[in-house]
Amino acid sequence: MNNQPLTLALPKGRLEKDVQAHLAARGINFSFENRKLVAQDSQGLLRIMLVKNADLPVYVHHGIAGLGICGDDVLYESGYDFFRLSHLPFGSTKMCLAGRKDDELQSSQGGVLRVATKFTRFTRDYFHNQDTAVEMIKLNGSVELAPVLGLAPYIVDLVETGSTLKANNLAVLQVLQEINVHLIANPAYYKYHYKQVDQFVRILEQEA
Ligand SMILES: Nc1ncnc2c1ncn2[C@@H]1O[C@H](COP(=O)(O)OP(=O)(O)OP(=O)(O)O)[C@@H](O)[C@H]1O
Ligand SMILES: O=P(O)(O)OC[C@H]1O[C@H](OP(=O)(O)OP(=O)(O)O)[C@H](O)[C@@H]1O
Repeated sequence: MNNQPLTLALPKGRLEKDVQAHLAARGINFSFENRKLVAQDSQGLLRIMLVKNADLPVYVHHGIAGLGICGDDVLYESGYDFFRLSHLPFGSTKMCLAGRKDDELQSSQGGVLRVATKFTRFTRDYFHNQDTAVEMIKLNGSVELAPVLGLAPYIVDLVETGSTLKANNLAVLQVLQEINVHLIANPAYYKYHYKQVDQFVRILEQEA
């Protein structure tokens, strides 16, 4: 590729190492040195920006990065529209309604389900579509504490292995949606760079 490098936003946190390993297995190597947040790969294919997971859609929406790697959970919460170009083979989870292990799912006396969650847009829309009234308490993490400490009987959260629920005597009451990790693109960026982006997608999807 003789063009300018593609711009890719990469989320800090649990996806970072998986993406780095996935790309390295396909010959694309990079590292962030001395706490730098922008890196270039050794072949000059990518300019990579390391951003906070929840901020990633903001960078791609505004075209600061043309591409990003992100889970459906964060994409949905952002409310922005992107092209989902490729589903990556790691980071899959399930968005679940969970509560105390032996609890039946019950609304309060007013018929309202009280739910603590980080994912307020998803939770509001999901229960709205089910015609279920829901009262949400927004938390930013350690959501499993809510039923344990009595803040709310139910939570909506991501479940991967189920070990956090189990350790807190909680259980999945309903699986609401499968959540996958994708390569996303800003639609306008894709329109102008589709040949180069499609070539990158082919590299991403190669067998290692
Ligand atoms: N066990 C898991 N728990 C949460 N997210 C997971 C899990 N496994 C994979 N993911 C995916 O990885 C993405 C990044 O997760 P990570 O924990 O790094 O972000 P975060 O929870 O937003 O981080 P922060 O701790 O900065 O709030 C999630 O948005 C989700 O799509
Ligand atoms: O099913 P598991 O494999 O146990 O994974 C799910 C847990 O991991 C995530 O939390 P995270 O570790 O990101 O911490 P947080 O509560 O601060 O978001 C998620 O919110 C669950 O708590």
